[in-house]
Amino acid sequence: MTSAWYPAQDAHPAAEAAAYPGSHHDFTTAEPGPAALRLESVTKTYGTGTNAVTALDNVSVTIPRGTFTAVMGPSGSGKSTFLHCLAGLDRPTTGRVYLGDTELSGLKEAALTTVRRERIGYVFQAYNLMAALSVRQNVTLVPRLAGTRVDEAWLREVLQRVGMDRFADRRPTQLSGGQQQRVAIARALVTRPDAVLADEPTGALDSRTGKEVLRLFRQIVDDTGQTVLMVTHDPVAASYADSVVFLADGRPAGALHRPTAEQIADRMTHLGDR
Ligand SMILES: Nc1ncnc2c1ncn2[C@@H]1O[C@H](COP(=O)(O)OP(=O)(O)OP(=O)(O)O)[C@@H](O)[C@H]1O
Repeated sequence: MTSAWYPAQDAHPAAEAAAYPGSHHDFTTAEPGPAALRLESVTKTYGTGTNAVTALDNVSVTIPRGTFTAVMGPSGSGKSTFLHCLAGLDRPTTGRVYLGDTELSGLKEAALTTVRRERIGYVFQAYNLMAALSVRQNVTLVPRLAGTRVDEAWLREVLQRVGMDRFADRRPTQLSGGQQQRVAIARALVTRPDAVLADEPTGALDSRTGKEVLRLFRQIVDDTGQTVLMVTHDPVAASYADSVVFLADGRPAGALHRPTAEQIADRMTHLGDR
């Protein structure tokens, strides 16, 4: 792909890899490596005629494997649409979406469902756990529905990784919000997905518990090479990521590499200025 790299406009010493969109709104979030996720010239339009809204406008973005990326932007800038297109939950109007080498935008519905179930992990603001099921049953639900056996040793390892192994037999209602989100993360990891996509995963948590969840994402990326992409409104949450991609009016509006929360907040404040 044609990526445009420019020095940071703002004098952010730690943000040396800031990149700005080229003529086709292209940029990558880090030095080129194998791509985990890729949008290629993606436009997403909702509605038709005078009611049409362009949520994504010719966006090309590459998310390298083994990285933690945050997506930020003002309300309505296209963050959820961006995540939903990458997640195969929404189809682009034009352009292509890749998970590794698989073009999601070219798959029929049944094949896309299989990819979503087996190769992508989802974490949402509302944990979406089944109240009637134990932690263990929640974490293994998706593979069980697909008729796949979950290896006991792997299940134990995943629960240990998120710090929930002692709670395997509890119900979600017997857990705190942070613990429930850890279970949701275990559920996302248990299929060994190519990428974990998280939409406001700390939005319902207090700041201390939210930080625990963010540290967990950081550890998962650092220790296992998992790829995590997270939409957030919170500059502190985004500062746990390797790179922060900014969106404004459905277009990429730069990226910061390893920024501080202050640098992210500052960029958010000035997003409309460029
Ligand atoms: N299903 C839909 N039908 C019509 N318009 C939509 C739909 N989904 C999103 N939009 C519009 O597309 C634009 C981008 O929405 P999107 O939800 O992706 O933004 P966002 O950055 O995630 O916003 P927020 O931070 O408020 O959640 C908005 O103008 C929104 O109103």
